[in-house]
Amino acid sequence: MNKFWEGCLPAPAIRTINDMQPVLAVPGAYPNNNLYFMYRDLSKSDSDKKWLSAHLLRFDLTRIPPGTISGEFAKTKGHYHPEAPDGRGYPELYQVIHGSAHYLLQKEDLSDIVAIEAGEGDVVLIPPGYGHVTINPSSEELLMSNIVSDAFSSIYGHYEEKQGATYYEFEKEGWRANPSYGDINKIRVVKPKDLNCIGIPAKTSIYDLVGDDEKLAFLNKPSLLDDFDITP
Ligand SMILES: O=P(O)(O)OC[C@H]1O[C@](O)(CO)[C@@H](O)[C@@H]1O
Repeated sequence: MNKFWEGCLPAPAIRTINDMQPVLAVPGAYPNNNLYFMYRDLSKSDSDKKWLSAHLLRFDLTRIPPGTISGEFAKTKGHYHPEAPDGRGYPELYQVIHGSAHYLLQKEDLSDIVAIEAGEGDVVLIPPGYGHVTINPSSEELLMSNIVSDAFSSIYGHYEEKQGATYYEFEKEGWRANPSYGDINKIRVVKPKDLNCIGIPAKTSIYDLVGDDEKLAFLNKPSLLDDFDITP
């Protein structure tokens, strides 16, 4: 972590097993261990901090240690984003810094369910309208970054009501459909899409985009993505 981030880090927000009970494949009486750590609203300099805040953007790091709960891989709770003023859902950019991640995305109407398998350096776009969960599917710690609008609060209700996302990922059996959703589409498993079409270079730290008004404008004005094929 300190190799990637040399400055001091604020105290992280932490999710524990108890916080995650409403979204676990197998809820139960586990010790209330810490599951993942979110270092929010980071910047490397005062001028970056000013730029991020003036552009209503946030850069975060998240650390998800490896592990399973009754065989299910460690994961984030899962949430949707609301609509921006232009009527499209707020998107988000993620990047794997260390380890690997499966980004499990589902459209609100469940017409598309997709797992994006990302490795070190990969950049992943959460397109407007997709809820998302991040899974650590390996025996290594996952460290990832994200840049997202700071103008909204995440929406957890759907995931809490349904006991998690449409699919759970287990260490031994792989993907298992969540029965609360009834008859759902098969999960598509894909690699990260090339994002050069929207000006996001592959394998370059997304932190380097801080200060670029044009390239990150879509995070607060998602309709700028309308003309691009960004389906995962
Ligand atoms: O809010 P959840 O579902 O716990 O997910 C946490 C992730 O979402 C973020 O808040 C960004 O959307 C990150 O800080 C963190 O990686």
